[in-house]
Amino acid sequence: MTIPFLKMHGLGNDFVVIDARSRTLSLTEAQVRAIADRRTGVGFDQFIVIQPPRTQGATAFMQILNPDGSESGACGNATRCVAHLLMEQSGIAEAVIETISGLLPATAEANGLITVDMGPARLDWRDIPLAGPADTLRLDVSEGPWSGPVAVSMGNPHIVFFVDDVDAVPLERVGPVLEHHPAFPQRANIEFVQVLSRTEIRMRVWERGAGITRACGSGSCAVQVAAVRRGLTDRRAEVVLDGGSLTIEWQENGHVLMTGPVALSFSGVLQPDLLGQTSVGAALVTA
Ligand SMILES: N[C@H](CCC[C@H](N)C(=O)O)C(=O)O
Repeated sequence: MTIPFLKMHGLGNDFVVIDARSRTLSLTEAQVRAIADRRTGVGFDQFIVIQPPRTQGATAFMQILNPDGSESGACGNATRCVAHLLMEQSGIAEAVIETISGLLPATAEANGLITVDMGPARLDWRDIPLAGPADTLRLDVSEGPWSGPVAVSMGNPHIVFFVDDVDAVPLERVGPVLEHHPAFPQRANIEFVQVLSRTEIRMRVWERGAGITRACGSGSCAVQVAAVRRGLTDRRAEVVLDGGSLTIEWQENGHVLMTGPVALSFSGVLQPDLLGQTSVGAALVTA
C-alpha cells in the first residue's frame, strides 16, 4: 500500500495532509508516530486526514492528529491549508471544513490569504475542560513566577499566560509541566503572550502532543479572546508568532475569525510497510 501526501504549512506550523475521501486509510498509532519522526519519517506538527463530510453543508471532514498520536478538536493553520486545497480543486471561493468540534466556514481573500470562522470561543470551565469549577478568567494555576492564566476552548484547550517578556520564558521546560498539570484532565496547549499594543500581541506556544511549534492558529484565537476578556486589546488584533502573523477578530457574536497564509512545501508517497524499519531502505519515496 502506498499513500500520496502533501506537506503543507501555515506560518511554519507543518502538516502531512492525506486525502482519504476516495480511499480507505488504516494507519496504526505507531505508524503515525513513525511518520512524525523528523529523521526517519517525514515530520509534522499535525497529521491531517481529509475524509468525506459527515454533516450536510460541509465540504469535507478533517481529522487532526498530533505527533504523539493523540487527536485534537481544532487546528487553525491546517484548516486554512485544507480549505485552500478544496477551494483550488473545485474552483470555489468558499469551503466548510468539518471537525469533531463543528463546522468551520472558510473563504479565500483577494490577496491569497484564507479567512476561517473558527467558531465560538468557549469559556465555561467544563468546555476547556478543567478538573473542577473555576473562573476561566484567572485560574489558580502557577508554575514558577507565572500564574493566573486565562482558559479558552477553541474546540481544543488553551491556557494563556500574560507576561512582560515572552522571550524570557523557558518554554521547553515549563511547557511540558503545564501541559500535564492536574488542573487539565485532557492536557492543554500552553501560550505565553506579551501585549505589544491594543492591536498587536506577541505569542509563543507549547502545543499539547507536539511541543514548541512556530505557530498555532487556534492558540492565536485563544490568546486574542483572552486579551479582550482582560481588557488589553481591541476585538481585532495581529498575533505575532515565531513563524509570522495572523489577524484575529473576536466578533460580538462570540465567533473568532482568523486570517492568514497557506503554503505547499512538497508532495510525496508514504510506504507505511517500510516505516519504523531500521534496516537500509527508504521509508518514504518522494514523487
Ligand atoms: N497547530 C494547531 C493546533 C494544534 C492543537 C493540538 N496540539 C492540540 O492537541 O490541541 C493550530 O494551528 O491551531
